[in-house]
Parts: sequence; structure tokens; C-alpha cells
Amino acid sequence: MEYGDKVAIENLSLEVEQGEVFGLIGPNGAGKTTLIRVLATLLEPTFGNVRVAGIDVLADPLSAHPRMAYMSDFFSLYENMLVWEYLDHFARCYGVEADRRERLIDEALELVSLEVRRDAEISELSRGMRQRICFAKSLLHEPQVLLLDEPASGLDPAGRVEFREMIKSLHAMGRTVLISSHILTEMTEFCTSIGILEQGQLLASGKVGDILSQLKSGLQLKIETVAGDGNVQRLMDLLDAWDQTEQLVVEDSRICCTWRGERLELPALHRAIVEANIPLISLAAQEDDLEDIYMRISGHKTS
Ligand SMILES: Nc1ncnc2c1ncn2[C@@H]1O[C@H](COP(=O)(O)OP(=O)(O)OP(=O)(O)O)[C@@H](O)[C@H]1O
Repeated sequence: MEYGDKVAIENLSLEVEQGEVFGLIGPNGAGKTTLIRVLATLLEPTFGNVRVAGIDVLADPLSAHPRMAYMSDFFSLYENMLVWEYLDHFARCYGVEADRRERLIDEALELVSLEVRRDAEISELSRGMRQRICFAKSLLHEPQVLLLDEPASGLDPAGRVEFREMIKSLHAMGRTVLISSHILTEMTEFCTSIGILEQGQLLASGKVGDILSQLKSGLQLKIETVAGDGNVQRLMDLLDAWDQTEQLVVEDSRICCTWRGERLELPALHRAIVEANIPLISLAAQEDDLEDIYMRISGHKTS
């Protein structure tokens, strides 16, 4: 996908299975919005094929529209409408028959926990509530596929928790959700699969557990000794000789490295350090989390 001579997405091949909650993760400018807008038929790719819910969206966008909902990170509402009026208005626009409208509005309001604000004027509502109304609006035509571009941005922590619950409910209802974010850790809590996008290229994609286990590099060790008396050098030498450590980085009197051995070998390493009379302040081992993996495969430095 190109904007003039700027290539926003390149050689991207991605399949999201029905019923998945797929997290599209990438930093600013990675191409997430571009990809979602292509799927939503708002942008035409320079070349390539795009299918949503089995429909070729380039050849037949009108058949694809009823099956999908798109929610942008920017949204606007009609301020002077009541919540139910707003939803009723859009349900009519989407061609929802009169005898189903009220039920669908009630269900959407329940899903976003706004039943009690049914008769409130939109201008009275907080940002989080407005976002939830937009979300409710996007559910009225019962789309199979939801395309959500950074929907949790601008929500406070409580709003984010509620948002996660909404996505989990949609997953339980069998909907397919593609959701973008640059906040990695929260995506693992409700996504079934993830893709990591960087500079328009998909660096990795798959089930959350598979990505974690494929890309795990081992345990990250942080070992702290007392500064002075050559302690740091002796600790470095001992770790080098152990031959299970990689990527040693020294920060003052602390050494960080990757441990290639088994977790159960760590007590022996601990003992060897003590027996070598190297004063040990702490030895901590931590599994890579998604954030570490993302930073490593995208070539960023971890802290
Ligand atoms: N209308 C446009 N014209 C030219 N370049 C564009 C246009 N829209 C996006 N781009 C460029 O395409 C690239 C991808 O942008 P995109 O908005 O898809 O990224 P993103 O991952 O959604 O970023 P963010 O997290 O900041 O929303 C960026 O380099 C951006 O500058």
C-alpha cells in the first residue's frame, strides 16, 4: 500500500481465522491504521487481495459492508441526541428492521454497560462512555468482523478493564475481532493471536502462546554484586566460564544476561558464585514477556 512514493505496507500476508481476537501491534507509523482502513474498504491498496468474512472487498465492497464494523481511533457523535435515539438512528441507517431494533439496541447497551444511560443526552457523557456508545453503534447490524483501530486509547484504567471485558464478551459470542494497539502487554490478556507490524512489514504473527514460545530467548538474569574489589570482573569471568550465558551487559555493579540453561540449574550457579567468594546482593531470573520479545524482534533496545 503506497501513499504517493511512501510505502506504508509491504509484502503483507495475513490470515485471521474466524472467531479470533487478533491484536495488531506496532509503534506509531507502523501501518496499523492503513491496514485496517484497507480491510474496511476505506482505502484501496496499490495492489493485492483482501477478503473479509470470505468476501473479496475490492471486487464487492457492498456485500462486505454488512458483515463488518469499523471503529476509528477518532470518533464523533451527535451531541444533542439521547443515547437510545442515536443508536436507533444508526440502526435505521443500517436497515435493521423495526421489530429487531429495540432488542438490538438493548443488547448493545448491555454489552457496553450503558443501559442506565439509555435516556441521557450524549453531550452529558464522559469520553469513555462516548467511546462505548460508538462501540454499541458498531454492533447494531450484528457484524461478523469488527475492525477496531486503537479503541482503548484515551480510556482510563477502569475504562480499559471494561473494554477488555467487552472484547471477551464479543469473543464468547463468536465474533472475529481485529484490534490495533501499541500497548503490548494488555493485548496478551484478551487476544487469541497477535501480529507485530513494523514499518509496514509483518515481523511475526500467530497464537499468543506460540509467538511467546517460538521467540523466547531464555531466562533473563540480573545479578548484582558489591562494587569494587574486582567483584564485577570476577563475576563476569565466572559467568563466561559457565558457558550458559549470552549477551552480558554490565550496569554499575549489576550484570544482565540471557541464561540458556535450565531454570533448575540456577541454584548451582548461585552456589558457584558464593563459593567463589563473590558477594551476592541478588540473583533474579525472569521469563521474557511479550514486551521483551517485541522489542527484540523489532530491533529496539530493552531497558
Ligand atoms: N494520507 C497519507 N499520506 C501519506 N502518508 C501517509 C498517510 N497516512 C499514513 N501515512 C504514512 O504511512 C505510514 C503508516 O501510517 P499509519 O497511520 O498506517 O500507521 P499506524 O501504525 O496506524 O500509526 P499510529 O499508531 O501513529 O496511528 C506512516 O509512515 C505514515 O506517515
